[in-house]
Amino acid sequence: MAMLAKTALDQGPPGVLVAEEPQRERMARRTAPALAMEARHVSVYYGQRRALHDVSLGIPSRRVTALIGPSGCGKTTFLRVLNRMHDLTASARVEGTVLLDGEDIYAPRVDPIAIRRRVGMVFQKPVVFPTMNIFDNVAVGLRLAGERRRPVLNEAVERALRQAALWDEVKDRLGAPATGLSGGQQQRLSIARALAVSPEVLLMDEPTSAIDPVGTQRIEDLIAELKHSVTVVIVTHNMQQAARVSDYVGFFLMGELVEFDETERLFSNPRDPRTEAYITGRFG
Ligand SMILES: Nc1ncnc2c1ncn2[C@@H]1O[C@H](COP(=O)(O)OP(=O)(O)OP(=O)(O)O)[C@@H](O)[C@H]1O
Repeated sequence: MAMLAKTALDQGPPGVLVAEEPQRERMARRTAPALAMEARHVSVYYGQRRALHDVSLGIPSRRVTALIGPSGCGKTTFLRVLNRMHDLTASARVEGTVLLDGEDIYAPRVDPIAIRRRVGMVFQKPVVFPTMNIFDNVAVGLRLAGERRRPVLNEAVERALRQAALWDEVKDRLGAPATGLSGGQQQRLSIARALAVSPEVLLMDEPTSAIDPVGTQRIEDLIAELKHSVTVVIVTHNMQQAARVSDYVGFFLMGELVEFDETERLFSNPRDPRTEAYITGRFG
């Protein structure tokens, strides 16, 4: 029976000769997700100081990738590489290649604003425009992109609020000031704003660090839902959170990517002794 099963697997798809390829590798190739983004030999300098050293990392599509590591190790610096946010910091310089769906986002003539629409970002603290109501807070990115048609805006705002698990709480008060929302709701509003422009990738920089435990739980649940439609990269200080929400984890230390693996494997069987020391709480 075992022989039969093995033979059937070794046959592969009809007409394709795969006999020499070891089964384990073939299975791995079959299940490996496509990459939404890929960083190749990325370094970042602030002035003369190198904050990120030669990082190469693939971001699997429609999965959650968590970036962990002690304070100052370069997690946020790496995240900001992925949507050209460093362009806005005069002292910052990025070296290396970053591919989004196979295209180099740092190539000449690429518009960084268009990249930030495709690779959205949510920050540690909720971003709420105090003079705008809830609807306008979500629609602002679409309007900046030139969208004026009311039915299109209505549809996009509702979809984004539903995706951000906020619709039921705000659908009857879309015209009310967004400042009346709780901190957790404001963060989900910030997520809705990022989602309204239909990004391919959503970057989240410690999105729950300013939110209470109930709000944190809702955002973690929402991340689990989001990965069906968008690739998520989350920076977190909290290893339990990384273990709960992510499919893949990258461990950074002193500006280097020490290890990247499936979450379960990295936490249960880290390959690098520095990863093991960190996840067992020996430093950081
Ligand atoms: N705008 C900046 N100008 C100069 N140095 C910076 C700047 N931003 C970050 N750095 C430095 O780069 C290094 C990496 O910082 P980064 O914020 O990426 O780390 P982090 O892992 O996200 O830390 P934390 O968990 O504390 O947010 C640190 O030494 C930090 O001081």
